[in-house]
Amino acid sequence: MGWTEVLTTAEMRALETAAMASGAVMGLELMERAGTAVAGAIRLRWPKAGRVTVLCGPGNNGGDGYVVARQLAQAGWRVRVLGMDNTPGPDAAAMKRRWAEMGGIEPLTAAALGSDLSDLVVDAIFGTGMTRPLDREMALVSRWMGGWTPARAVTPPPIVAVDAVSGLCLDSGAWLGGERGDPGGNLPRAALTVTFHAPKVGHLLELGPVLGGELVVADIGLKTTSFRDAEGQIWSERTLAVMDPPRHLQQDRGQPLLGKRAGSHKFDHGHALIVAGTAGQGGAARLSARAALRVGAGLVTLAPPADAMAEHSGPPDALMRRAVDDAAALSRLLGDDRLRAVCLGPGCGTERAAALLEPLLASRRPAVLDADALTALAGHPAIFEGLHGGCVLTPHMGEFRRLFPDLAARLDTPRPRSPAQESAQTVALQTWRQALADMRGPLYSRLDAAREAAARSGAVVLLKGPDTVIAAPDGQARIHSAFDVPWLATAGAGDVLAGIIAGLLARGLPPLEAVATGAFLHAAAARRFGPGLIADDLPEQLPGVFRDLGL
Ligand SMILES: NC(=O)C1=CN([C@@H]2O[C@H](COP(=O)(O)OP(=O)(O)OC[C@H]3O[C@@H](n4cnc5c(N)ncnc54)[C@H](OP(=O)(O)O)[C@@H]3O)[C@@H](O)[C@H]2O)[C@@H](O)CC1
Ligand SMILES: Nc1ncnc2c1ncn2[C@@H]1O[C@H](COP(=O)(O)OP(=O)(O)O)[C@@H](O)[C@H]1O
Ligand SMILES: [K+]
Repeated sequence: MGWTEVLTTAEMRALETAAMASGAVMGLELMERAGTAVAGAIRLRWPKAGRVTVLCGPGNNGGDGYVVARQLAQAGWRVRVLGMDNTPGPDAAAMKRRWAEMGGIEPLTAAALGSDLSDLVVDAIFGTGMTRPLDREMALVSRWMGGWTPARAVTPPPIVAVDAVSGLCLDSGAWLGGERGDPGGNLPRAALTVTFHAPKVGHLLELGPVLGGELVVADIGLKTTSFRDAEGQIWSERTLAVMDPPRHLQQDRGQPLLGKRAGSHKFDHGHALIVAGTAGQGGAARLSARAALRVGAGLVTLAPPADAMAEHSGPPDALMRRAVDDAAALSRLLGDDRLRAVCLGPGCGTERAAALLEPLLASRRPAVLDADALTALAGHPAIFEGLHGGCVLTPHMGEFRRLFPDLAARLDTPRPRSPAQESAQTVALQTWRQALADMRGPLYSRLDAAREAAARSGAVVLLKGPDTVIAAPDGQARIHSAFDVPWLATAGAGDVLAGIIAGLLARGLPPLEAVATGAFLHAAAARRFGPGLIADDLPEQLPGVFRDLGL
């Protein structure tokens, strides 16, 4: 129940190794299941057998490709296979031999690919073993699939990617060898990606969702229960994707998580304090406050300075107001322990945020620190030291850069995996926790950056974007990929998110759960409204989102 497990490529290899070491399954069998799943997904979407070109690389991804070729040929497709000379792995070599008994294998070159057009291209060149940029010939093959040849533009047939479009780093979603954020044109876009057992980090971040098309996660009979360390503990640094129908939002161990129990009192649902700024700072804090109310906090109080009270007197009437002029006033207010969560930052002003951060952090109250509070934190290392596990930082990339310049710089200049880290792949199972920590990559990911930021600050960190990543200080992480709601890129959307999270903290959700659930509800509200969305519309969609969830 709950969200879906997401794996790094190292974790996937570790799972596979564990399954094979336990004798549960043979590599060849996994490959047969993987290829069969891809062929099945193709036949489901293209039921009429046509002409297909299967591109097979040198490793196990290529091995899957030879299985796809065999299965589609047996289903009546006219299959052309372009493959590489060397196929060092025994499983892939065995699958290649089995295909060779049925059909030919031409050399995998861009010229060969362009010489005979088919209805479909299956990209089984590189998958989770992709560790370095494509070499010249494979770069040409890739660009052909992206619609470019040295002579002229082409319209490639639909592409089905086995595990990933070859060239994509499945640990980061970045294009290997390209500029981060702007890898250049002519990247292939698959119609369908079939991956195995679980989505990988790179399917959900950066270019992954853009290049991958529809993502199918095929069950190949691996069990997540084998994903334990030597002491039998589930590995603690789990990453979950916030992508499933969220059953656990309705019911968590029999308790309504987001619904309200019959007979409950408003104080059962918590009191949230939203700090506002001086006159003329706009409605940012009011957007947060409205969102905290709509998400179900029992009471919400808006706290501007006394001289800005008039500006903040508009609706909603359900909102309470208390003047907070300085640190002493906030301390007094926080003396009421029914006040369960605070939102500081939206429309607050950096100086005011800096002054109020100290009493807020000293109170150890769950708190969302957004916008101006993040800028204040970046400028005051001593205050930063006071962050704790009840704090939630919600930076966009610009704010993240201010707070964690070294981590942002590592994202800008991706580091290829070093040979030392590469050899760590073969370590024994008992030491895999450390090995996995060393093996992130080949490229540094937004997830890696958020995890390091959380560990360093001691707070839960939500790094915003269409691919929002969330990390807790203990390494737990969530990914919320929402490339389908670009209308969220609108002023004030972040203020609403901060208010939603503050409301959920007030309702008593643990920080990581509040943040992941908040990101989900925020995008669900945007999706429900659709085009034309402005930030004011988001809180108003929450009742409908809750109804859709069956609350
Ligand atoms: N794990 C599982 O549970 C399951 C995995 N399965 C399948 O296996 C796939 C992973 O297979 P894999 O590990 O053999 O890696 P793969 O992606 O085929 O590439 C490795 C080869 O490519 C080479 N190479 C790399 N980059 C290169 C470049 N730029 N240019 C040129 N060469 C490059 C690399 O060479 P090397 O780095 O060793 O020099 C190596 O020879 C996975 O995606 C899935 O499809 C399924 O069968 C089901 C179960
Ligand atoms: N293209 C996009 N697709 C989906 N979500 C987006 C996109 N751009 C921004 N968002 C989301 O919208 C919100 C914007 O927040 P932020 O940048 O703080 O805006 P503001 O400061 O104007 O409120 C974040 O939750 C972010 O994840
Ligand atoms: K591939």
